[in-house]
Amino acid sequence: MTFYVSDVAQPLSDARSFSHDAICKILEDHGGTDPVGVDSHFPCYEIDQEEVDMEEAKLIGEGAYGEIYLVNWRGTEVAAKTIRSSIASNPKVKDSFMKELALWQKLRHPNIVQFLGVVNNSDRLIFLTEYLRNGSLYDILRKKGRLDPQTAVSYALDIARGMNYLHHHKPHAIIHRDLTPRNVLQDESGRLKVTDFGLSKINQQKDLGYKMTGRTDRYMAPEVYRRELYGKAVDVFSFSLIVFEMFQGKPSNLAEDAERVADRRAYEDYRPPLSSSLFPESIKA
Ligand SMILES: Nc1ncnc2c1ncn2[C@@H]1O[C@H](COP(=O)(O)OP(=O)(O)OP(=O)(O)O)[C@@H](O)[C@H]1O
Repeated sequence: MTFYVSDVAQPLSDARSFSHDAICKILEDHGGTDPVGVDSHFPCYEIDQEEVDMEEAKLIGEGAYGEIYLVNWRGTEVAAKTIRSSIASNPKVKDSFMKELALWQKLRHPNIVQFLGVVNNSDRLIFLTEYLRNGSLYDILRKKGRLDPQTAVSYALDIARGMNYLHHHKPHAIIHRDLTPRNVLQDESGRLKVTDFGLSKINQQKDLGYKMTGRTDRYMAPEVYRRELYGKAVDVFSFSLIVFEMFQGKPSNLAEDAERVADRRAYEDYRPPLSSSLFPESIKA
């Protein structure tokens, strides 16, 4: 049987990204290689800071990692994501971020937010992605509440196509791990696109000195919450909760603290009830 480097490479790439130095050493001693790391320390799409006028930037959102601005780049409106200096100043964390961005820059799919490049020589860590004018699915659901079944199914298919592309990535599947309505954005034509995959992994790093906001817990798969080994199924879990929310109009157990909900799902096998009046049988299945 022939083994390609890519077949054995992921353990070392993963160990490096989680800063498990002792495990890295064992894998290196046994011939492990890290193609994810080798070519990904320096994303090739570097954008000169002169090309992006951050003084003129308009704040459009704030996430766990930093602020998001609308900026003009080469005559085009794009989103500039800034990473808090408390996060970016940690060399290990910055390295992990750059690796995730290097992976993102290779992806091209109609349902994946297009990465454009990293702004170089900036005193802050800033990267550009396409700008999606209609905001996030979170905003849409807050504004509209329950969606009609046709729209919900069409949105679900958009998300599923984007996720399917990530899960079929070669040589290794890309697991989002943090799929939530806030990480699904809508373009002007109404198409949904998935964003920010892989970045959530960074918050698992030790010595990070940074705590993720609890709001992602509401969509978190039990095995992620329990900090166990996980696979593509964790994204399917989050996806199904998003579909639930599109039919129901709001997340399950909204009144309950997100961490408590995740805890009950992880340790009491709790799942949201699917009322027959809202959920067609095919969607329930
Ligand atoms: N490419 C983009 N185009 C348009 N708006 C965006 C874009 N990226 C982010 N936003 C807006 O900024 C908000 C915050 O984005 P960001 O991805 O940083 O954080 P989040 O997903 O809300 O939270 P977290 O970082 O915890 O996952 C989004 O909810 C969205 O409204």
